[in-house]
Amino acid sequence: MEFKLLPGGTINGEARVPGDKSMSHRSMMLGALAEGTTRVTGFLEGEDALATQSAFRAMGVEIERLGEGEVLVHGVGLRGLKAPSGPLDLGNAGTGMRLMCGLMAGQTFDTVLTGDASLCSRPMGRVIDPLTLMGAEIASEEGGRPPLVISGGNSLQGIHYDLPMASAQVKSCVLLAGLYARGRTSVTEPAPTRDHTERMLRGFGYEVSNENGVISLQGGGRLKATDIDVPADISSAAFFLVAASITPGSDLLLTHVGINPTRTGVLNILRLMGADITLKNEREVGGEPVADIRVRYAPLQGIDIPEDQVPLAIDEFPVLFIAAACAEGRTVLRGAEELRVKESDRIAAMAEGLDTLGVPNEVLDDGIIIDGGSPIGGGEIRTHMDHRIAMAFAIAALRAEKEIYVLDCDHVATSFPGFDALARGLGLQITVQAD
Ligand SMILES: O=C(O)C1=C[C@@H](OP(=O)(O)O)[C@@H](O)[C@H](O)C1
Ligand SMILES: C=C(OP(=O)(O)O)C(=O)O
Repeated sequence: MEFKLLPGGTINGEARVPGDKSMSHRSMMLGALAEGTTRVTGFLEGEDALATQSAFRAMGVEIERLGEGEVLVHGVGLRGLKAPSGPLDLGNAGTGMRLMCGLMAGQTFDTVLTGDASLCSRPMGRVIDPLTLMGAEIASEEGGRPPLVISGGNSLQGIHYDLPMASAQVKSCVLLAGLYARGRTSVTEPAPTRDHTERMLRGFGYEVSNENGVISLQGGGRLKATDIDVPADISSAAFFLVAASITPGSDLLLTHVGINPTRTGVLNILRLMGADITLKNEREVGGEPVADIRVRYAPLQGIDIPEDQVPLAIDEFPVLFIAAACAEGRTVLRGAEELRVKESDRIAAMAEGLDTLGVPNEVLDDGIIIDGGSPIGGGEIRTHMDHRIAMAFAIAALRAEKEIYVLDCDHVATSFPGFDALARGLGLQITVQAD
């Protein structure tokens, strides 16, 4: 399917975007491995998290859907999974595959992890390396690409691992393997990354320490079932934070959004650009901070994005590039080479689309320079089958002078089912058509 967008519009109203994808994956994983029944509300019924859910069903875990986003997971305990009868297909999800690698390395049976064409082109050496040090045996395709064959029956040994890149997926993979390892498993990261794994493990009664940046846990414990309320995903909210910020006359309230400080780079960066964002009703829900976010139009200025914000906004850069295109002056992003190994090479894919719209930009190895403030045109945008590229260019239409056609939008359903209807309700002139 493709999105057709008419130029212009304003963004007004109130909305709750779907549940956090990172937490939804983790709620299925820890719920399945806990003792007792975990009730999850606000679960993201997007393809990525549903693929993780199916993987656990394939390993004998009973998971009941009670209603929209409401799920009961009947945990089987850390040693209770059964060998699946075939490969586990994790769809489009890097998070699903990398975290499952850590868990599957600790099982007594062999597993094959696979996914779609995008996932099968993404590097898994970053998780194979530390898991191999722990005693796991993992075979991959050339260049550490999936499908991965993980041999069961290896006893894992706790290690200390200094992460070579700021990656919550690698950190989580090592810590989850550590649940099955002898002794302590610890990691340090070059910069803080999202800490949902650590928080959720604690919520399941598992001790995880963080002493001066050394995050560690002791293997051989137990997870105790709990209730999890998944807040709205700030990565999905980001599209509308930018939409309202760039469109004169906009005033929007996004409710129940997760504002974990390891995820709020998008708020910090937009505020540095001059955005008018206020947090209301700040509260803590199940160990995660949550707030309602009000955003009103404000003229934006280009900035040098502070590098310490990069891991805290890593998934929000596609739409932040649209904010930069609408800002006065130059925005410079550096230190963001990780963007090249997401569902697409997001630096190259965004630069291609910005070129189509006539937005001056220069690609760097580890980032991009965008000169904002000139007119934004229209045209056909290729998404490279990347959900965030598709949604980012849909938002650009608010300030475009001509129609924008975003081709290949099916992957939007991986993280944001119902994006087009919600966007239309808030004022985006978007229609969906078959391609
Ligand atoms: O741990 C997670 O849930 C995620 C970590 C990030 O990936 P990296 O660890 O590769 O940075 C992020 O891009 C992804 O969308 C979700
Ligand atoms: C990078 C992303 O997800 P994943 O790595 O789980 O595919 C994303 O959702 O932007």
